[in-house]
Amino acid sequence: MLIKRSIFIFTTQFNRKFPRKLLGNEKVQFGDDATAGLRLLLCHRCFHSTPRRKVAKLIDGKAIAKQIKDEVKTEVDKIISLGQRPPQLTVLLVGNNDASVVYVRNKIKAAQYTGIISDTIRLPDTVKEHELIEEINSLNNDPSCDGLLVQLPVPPHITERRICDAVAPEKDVDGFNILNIGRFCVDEESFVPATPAGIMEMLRRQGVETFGKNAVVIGRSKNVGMPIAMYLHADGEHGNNAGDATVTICHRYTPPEQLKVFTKTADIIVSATGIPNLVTADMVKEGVTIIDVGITRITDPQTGKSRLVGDVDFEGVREKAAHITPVPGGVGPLTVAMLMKNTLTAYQKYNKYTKNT
Ligand SMILES: NC(=O)c1ccc[n+]([C@@H]2O[C@H](COP(=O)([O-])OP(=O)(O)OC[C@H]3O[C@@H](n4cnc5c(N)ncnc54)[C@H](O)[C@@H]3O)[C@@H](O)[C@H]2O)c1
Ligand SMILES: Nc1nc(=O)c2c([nH]1)NC[C@@H]1CN(c3ccc(C(=O)N[C@@H](CCC(=O)O)C(=O)O)cc3)CN21
Ligand SMILES: [Mg+2]
Repeated sequence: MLIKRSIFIFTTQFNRKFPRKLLGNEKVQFGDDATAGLRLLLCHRCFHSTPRRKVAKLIDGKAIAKQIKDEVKTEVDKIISLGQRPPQLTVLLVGNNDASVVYVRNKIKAAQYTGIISDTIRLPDTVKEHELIEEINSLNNDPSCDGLLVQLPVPPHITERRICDAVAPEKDVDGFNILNIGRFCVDEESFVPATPAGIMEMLRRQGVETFGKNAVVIGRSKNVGMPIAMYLHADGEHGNNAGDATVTICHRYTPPEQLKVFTKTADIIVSATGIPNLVTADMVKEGVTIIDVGITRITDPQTGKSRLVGDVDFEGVREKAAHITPVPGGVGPLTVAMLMKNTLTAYQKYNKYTKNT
């Protein structure tokens, strides 16, 4: 008790001495990383006790996603109680890609939960590009549709960029239209893609500081890696909740030994490659935060059953990490929740026909 109390008094004074900005914009408390060295020193030098082995705190993506969906639901309930029509999300699904069918089902379930009306339009994978664009145009002109997305990937005979750009920017809840991408890149108000938005929300709600930290993003795809890196490094003073981190982007041509040099110095690692076991314990430092975006379906060599894995050797890395996201149940649910939030925003900002029709 006495020992605990003296450490408490010591760290309280330490906290007062170092204000927010100096310590990377975070409130330092006993138990935080900024005092970890100090604690170790105190433990070893004064009391000869062994520090407990650390196991990462799991970031519960499902629980955080539920909080966000509950917030959206509260807003939708208000809209309905005012006698106005609820927001509507329309999903265009081309073909029968197994993963896409699962992801779209998750989006429909989330819409139902929040009170958002969802409409899924399925088209055969033989659909011509111009036919798909005609369908998009008709939904662009449909006042009952607030949010519109085309589930990716589309079949190879269809050009993804032309499809994303056909969606009206004010209905583009994926943030994949080139106008929204451009606006996002220059810190203007825009729809932000749901996966990076979900990751930022996750870090914020978990209390993981990004300000002034080293972040490594593995993967540079335009829909995932790039917007995550954009969000993490951008200036938070520009009103978009950006991260103010120092960001390194690694990709398939980053030599493995070089990748390790970068990940070793990272406070936050976001991996979005779809390569199982790309990130292993020897590549990370103690206290790192790991956001595993990757989703790969594998056959478990032990059980022979099919299951989902991320990019990270979860069991190995969790011993060193401060925070880690599981797969499934990590970034995926956040992506779905942020899509609901974007749909509500589309309705609130652009819907001109609030009365039931
Ligand atoms: N949880 C979610 O919400 C969510 C959302 C989107 C994508 N995903 C998953 O994230 C992963 C990435 O998706 P994507 O669309 O960006 O895929 P992609 O195939 O377009 O991109 C993969 C990226 O990984 C990089 N890469 C490949 N091998 C590498 C290596 N050895 N070292 C470093 N980088 C390497 C490539 O350069 C590329 O930029 C997939 O598993 C996908 O299923 C999850
Ligand atoms: N137009 C479009 N927008 C997107 O955001 C999008 C696509 N297309 N295509 C695929 C990727 C991958 N996305 C997602 C969306 C949801 C989950 C998801 O719900 N994951 C759950 C369960 C996964 C499962 O059971 O298979 C998870 O817990 O990770 C994953 C990836 C969203 N992405
Ligand atoms: Mg996940």
